[in-house]
Amino acid sequence: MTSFQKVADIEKFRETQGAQGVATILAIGTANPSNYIMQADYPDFYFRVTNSEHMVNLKNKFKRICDNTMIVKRSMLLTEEFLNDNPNMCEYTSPSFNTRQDLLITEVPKLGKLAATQAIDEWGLPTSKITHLIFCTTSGIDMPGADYQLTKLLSLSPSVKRLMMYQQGCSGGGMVLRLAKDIAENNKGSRVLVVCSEIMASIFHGPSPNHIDTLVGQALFGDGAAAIIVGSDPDLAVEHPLFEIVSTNQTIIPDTETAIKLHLREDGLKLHLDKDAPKMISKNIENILTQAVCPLGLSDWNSLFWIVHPGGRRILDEVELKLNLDKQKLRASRHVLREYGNMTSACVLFIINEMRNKSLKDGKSTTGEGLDWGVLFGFGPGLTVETVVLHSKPSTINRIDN
Ligand SMILES: CC(C)(COP(=O)(O)OP(=O)(O)OC[C@H]1O[C@@H](n2cnc3c(N)ncnc32)[C@H](O)[C@@H]1OP(=O)(O)O)[C@@H](O)C(=O)NCCC(=O)NCCSC(=O)/C=C/c1ccc(O)cc1
Repeated sequence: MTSFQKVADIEKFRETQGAQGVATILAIGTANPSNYIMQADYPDFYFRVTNSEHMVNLKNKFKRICDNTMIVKRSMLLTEEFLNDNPNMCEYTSPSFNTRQDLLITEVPKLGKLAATQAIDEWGLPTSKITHLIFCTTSGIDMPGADYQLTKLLSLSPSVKRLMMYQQGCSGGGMVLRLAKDIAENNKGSRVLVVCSEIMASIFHGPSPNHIDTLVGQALFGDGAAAIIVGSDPDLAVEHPLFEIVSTNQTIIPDTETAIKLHLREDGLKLHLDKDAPKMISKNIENILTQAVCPLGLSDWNSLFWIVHPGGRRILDEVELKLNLDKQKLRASRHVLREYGNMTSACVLFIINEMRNKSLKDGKSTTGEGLDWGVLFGFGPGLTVETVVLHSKPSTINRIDN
């Protein structure tokens, strides 16, 4: 055989490997720990459990921050009893890495399993059909990782192709869609289970008057997991497409390296947050948006449906203002922030779920609030922006209400 024939054979083989159609979200599941706290009660809880009641001015400031978040309720695996038993987690800085790890290594995959099981139930096919697993978390780190543990918990094939994404922060939810699209479109017949599972025990710290950014984090973060199944060329007899993942982009906003930083230390994950992070995002958002949607001939921002990572209320406000979005455009993003807080990578998947559920409930013709085209933004350390263009599908009742 000549070397020319060899190359020709490989190319022919390559042609048989890829899928024909665009990657599509086929099912969604979500889960939260049953323990939750109302935001209105959180300042009392937080200053009591961290033995910080004497910091009266700081508590008043924390109340103001909590009031301004627009969050009503957050799920939290951490209970008062657990924190009382582990006072090292309640200081601003005290070695507590082992305590956090011991909790997260078991609980992050377990919470992920709840969301994944719901997505698999909706999808309706056996787990043996799952060919790839992407697991994303910023909560803890281990080897073998949370992807391995979930494979065992769900009894997936030992040959499922796994991708473990640790420490991606809030842009992780956009990133997993980008990776799932590449896998689904390049591997004919593949079905990718994507799981984002976040538990904020990694980042819980007592208050410090010198670190207000950490205090802001304590007012924002909540626990949650979301799972989706992605594949190309759906079998329409059994599978029910929800959104097509049309295109994806990732970019770093120039000169913003110090805006959001998280460092994993012996006292847990420490957050450094610039007060101007929302402004840095809004200043650059139109340019990033234009690059993502103009190739598709889209230029009216209010003709799109919107899924924006709710890092904090101010981020949503600034994006809405900068792009002149109608008030209802960020409804689903605000709903998830209000009901769950900032669940890091899981947030945007919760918003997709909220959007398709509400669209069906309101009798809209498509999963995207009756519109055809939409955009999803994830924001994370870097500042890194993940942009995903989505195409909605007809609303159907062939799914489980999450
Ligand atoms: C809801 C907020 C927190 C407060 O609302 P506001 O309308 O801005 O209210 P104020 O301007 O009155 O702010 C209340 C107080 O908080 C102060 N503040 C306000 N942000 C600041 C500040 N970053 N520094 C230091 N003082 C401040 C602000 O100065 C003010 O102080 P004071 O005048 O004395 O009452 C709002 O500022 C807001 O949404 N900020 C955006 C937060 C944000 O950038 N979030 C995205 C990053 S979070 C993230 O990436 C998380 C990653 C993560 C990864 C892994 C995990 O496990 C968990 C998490």
